[in-house]
Amino acid sequence: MFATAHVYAIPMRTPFRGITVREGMLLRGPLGWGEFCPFPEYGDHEAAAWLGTAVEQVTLGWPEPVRDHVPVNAIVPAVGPERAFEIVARSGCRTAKVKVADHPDSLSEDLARVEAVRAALGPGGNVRVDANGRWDVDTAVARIRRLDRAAGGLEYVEQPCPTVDELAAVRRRAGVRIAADESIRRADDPLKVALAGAADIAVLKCAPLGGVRRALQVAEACGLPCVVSSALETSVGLAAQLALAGALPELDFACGLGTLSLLDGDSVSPADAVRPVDGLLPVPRTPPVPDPVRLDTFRPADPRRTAWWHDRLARVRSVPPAA
Ligand SMILES: O=C(O)CCC(=O)c1ccccc1C(=O)O
Ligand SMILES: [Mg+2]
Repeated sequence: MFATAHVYAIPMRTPFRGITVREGMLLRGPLGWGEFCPFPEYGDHEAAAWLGTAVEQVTLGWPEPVRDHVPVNAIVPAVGPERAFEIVARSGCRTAKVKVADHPDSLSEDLARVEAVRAALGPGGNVRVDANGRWDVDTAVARIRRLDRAAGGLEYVEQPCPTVDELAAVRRRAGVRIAADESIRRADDPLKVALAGAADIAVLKCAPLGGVRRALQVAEACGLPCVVSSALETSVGLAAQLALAGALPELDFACGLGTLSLLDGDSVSPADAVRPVDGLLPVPRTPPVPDPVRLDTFRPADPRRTAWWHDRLARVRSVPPAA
């Protein structure tokens, strides 16, 4: 499984989270393929959870789904209003998530982007924004009011501030639903207590939580409605996230799994790609199989990147499993 791991480097169509080339590894096990793609700045301990997701996928498989399809949101990076309109209009999605707070002076750009997204969706669609914890409480409250008006109503605001206490303060003052993303950690945290009063919605990503089963435990422990959101995986890793979305007992909101469009390539052929049609993704029973031609095309140009990933995998394998 580990010796034959394959390294990929796929350019992003639009930079996201400061990433211009998405790198990761594909691993093959008895049940098929898994993906190991922790962001480069993550330490080995954090990366071990991502490996847990890949290993679950290739050795244990996923729990039974309770639904066949999952609605997804269009994802709008920090782009101009014309491009934002186009992304959403072409997506076929009824919900769009707009990145905001990209830089300290972003307010006028954020307002224009959110207005364009509402125009593309029409009055029946849902507009949510994600600030990735970049605001303090007062800035968040002031900007959320402006964004809520520009959007003609926001579905929710994802992680306006860095800490749970700040989320609670914003939630009391802003009058808009708050979703916790970066604040969601392991199932053994007293999550329910921590999030009480701070969030209306929990954003779950199975890779950092250590797999579909662990993410389901987090969903239960937090006691909030959940949204499953991608970590910019290729289709092999997105399949695990979809397995999670398919197995959650309740799913009241569109999931953030429409991110393949941010990558200028994939690990699998288009017929197997995790790409939404009419805003829906089918829940897979098994992971898709990488396409050898694409694996070859997206080999890192610099062999040092391949070596870096193999070293990282070797280190992360020896991290003791989380309790
Ligand atoms: O949720 C989505 O729609 C897309 C995924 C997304 O935003 C994301 C992807 C990778 C890393 C962080 C984030 C984030 O939610 O902040
Ligand atoms: Mg987020």
